[in-house]
Amino acid sequence: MSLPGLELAEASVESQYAAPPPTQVVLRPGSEWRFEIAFGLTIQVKLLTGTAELFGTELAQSQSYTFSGTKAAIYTWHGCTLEVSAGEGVALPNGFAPGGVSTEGGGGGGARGYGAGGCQSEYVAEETPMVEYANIHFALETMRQEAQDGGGRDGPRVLILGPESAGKTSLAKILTGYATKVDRQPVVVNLNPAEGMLSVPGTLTATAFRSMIDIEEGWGNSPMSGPSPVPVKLPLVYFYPMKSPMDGEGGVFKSIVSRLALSVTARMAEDDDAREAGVIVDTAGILGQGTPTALELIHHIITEFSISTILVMGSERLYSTMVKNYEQKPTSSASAAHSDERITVVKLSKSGGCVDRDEAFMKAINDSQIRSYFFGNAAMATTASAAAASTMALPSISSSSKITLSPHTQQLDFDLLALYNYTISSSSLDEDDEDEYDPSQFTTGDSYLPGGIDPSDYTPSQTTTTTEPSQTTTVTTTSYDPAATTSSTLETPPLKKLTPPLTLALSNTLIAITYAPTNAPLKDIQDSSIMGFVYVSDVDVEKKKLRVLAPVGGRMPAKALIWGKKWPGEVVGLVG
Ligand SMILES: Nc1ncnc2c1ncn2[C@@H]1O[C@H](COP(=O)(O)OP(=O)(O)OP(=O)(O)O)[C@@H](O)[C@H]1O
Repeated sequence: MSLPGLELAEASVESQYAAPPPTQVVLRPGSEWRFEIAFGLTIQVKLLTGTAELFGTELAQSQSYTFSGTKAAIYTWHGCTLEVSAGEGVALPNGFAPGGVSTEGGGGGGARGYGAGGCQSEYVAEETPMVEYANIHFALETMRQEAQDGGGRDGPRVLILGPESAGKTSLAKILTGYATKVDRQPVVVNLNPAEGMLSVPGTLTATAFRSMIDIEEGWGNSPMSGPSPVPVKLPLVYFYPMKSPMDGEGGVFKSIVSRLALSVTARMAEDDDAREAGVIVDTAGILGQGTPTALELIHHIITEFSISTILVMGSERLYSTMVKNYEQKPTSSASAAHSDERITVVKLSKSGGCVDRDEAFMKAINDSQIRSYFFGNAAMATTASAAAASTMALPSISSSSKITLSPHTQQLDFDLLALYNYTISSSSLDEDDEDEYDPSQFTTGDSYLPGGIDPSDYTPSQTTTTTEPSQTTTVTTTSYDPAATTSSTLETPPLKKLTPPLTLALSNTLIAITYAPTNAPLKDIQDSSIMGFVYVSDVDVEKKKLRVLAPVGGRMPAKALIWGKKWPGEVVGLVG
């Protein structure tokens, strides 16, 4: 309410702005409509005629798709007409302005743009690398067919490399979308801790894709986000609370990659559909820099996942290095000895549509991934309050058929927690942590075996059992060539148990609940997969209590916990 004449109340951005009428976008065969819509704003896109797809997943005709905080493209092979209209604005949590905070570059400008539906930017592009990408899909499909026909071969294990914003994740989505469309069930591995896949940032995951990708939600929903119209995916999640895989010389990253690869290999050994469809591995852009550490990490991934196809996008230099190091070299898989399987390196064009996403936009993406983990994907429609969060309720479907979760808060006694923190220095690290890192403390082991298995315990057909209840699998590791890798894993992980006094720095950060018991060895804690996450909403130093938010009710399991102090770091405005 404003006093007459004083004009104290400012008109909201939305009321200053009249939504543009729906626009029709006509696409010729082989072209795409590229659009950018800021956080806090939505557009609705409907396919009126023809066929169209978003990063390899087909749009259904006449269904309205809502996008917010998205930079993407809708491609058509045969031509189509789209209807684009402005959707409702959505309230953002504390500390956020529409547009993902930023007012330039990737952020989006903070108010509706003047493109169709209020997009910050939108245009039709006739030149796209989609034919190249489709050809890769057909080549992979041939390999899958060969694996299905027998002869000892496995399906393709694909590694996608390239600098930042080269379109690696988009290509992974396209290849996954095309594979699921022909009823394949590839395992998609995300090795980019900067952005989560079906999980929060700071996680490395593997997911068997049996059904289509969610058009609006990027990769879709994992079960922790409640019921969903598109079938949920069940990712195997490991916590890597650092933004760059190269932190601490890549020791922790390599160890977790080995665990993940071991689980994926186990899955392939027992699931024929997954074995035939193969693996698609998405990586962080920083590995595309070609530094010695980056090359060592790439080598580790290639060895552990027995990569058979390396796709390099947007970097001639990296492509040439990969050709030199790997083209026509035998893969490291056990069956290579029998099938004479060799690595192929392929160069792919970067799409002209790839956009750089500035820090602010990435922060908004990351925060929205975390928010939807706790509140469901309609969370942006309401600013959550701690009071609402403390009530117990089942997930409910809102009018927009999105899911609203009601997370629960509980108090934890700090003294009873087995909470660990990584002590590795990184570029984004606070000064006070720098001296915690002592490289001499970490002996570089001489274990070259997958999963860092101790050589003394190793026999050629050894059987190990993974710890996750829902993923309990028997892993049979067969012959493995130690000379095939130069990498090693850390014997003693740089993990330190948090001791009193309780630090206020825990406020507004994430804590991962591992499957490891509270008194497990550090290596087991590091290498354990993750049950879920809690968010620390309040710290009471005096009483030594933490108030945490969890997506589901019930007592906090007595397991070892890992603090996401450095990454994803502080997430303000989630509650309160
Ligand atoms: N053809 C396209 N048209 C419009 N936007 C696109 C297109 N291809 C990719 N993008 C967008 O460009 C951005 C960068 O693409 P993508 O995430 O695939 O790159 P990346 O190489 O995986 O990046 P990073 O190294 O940061 O993980 C994303 O927002 C993506 O949606």
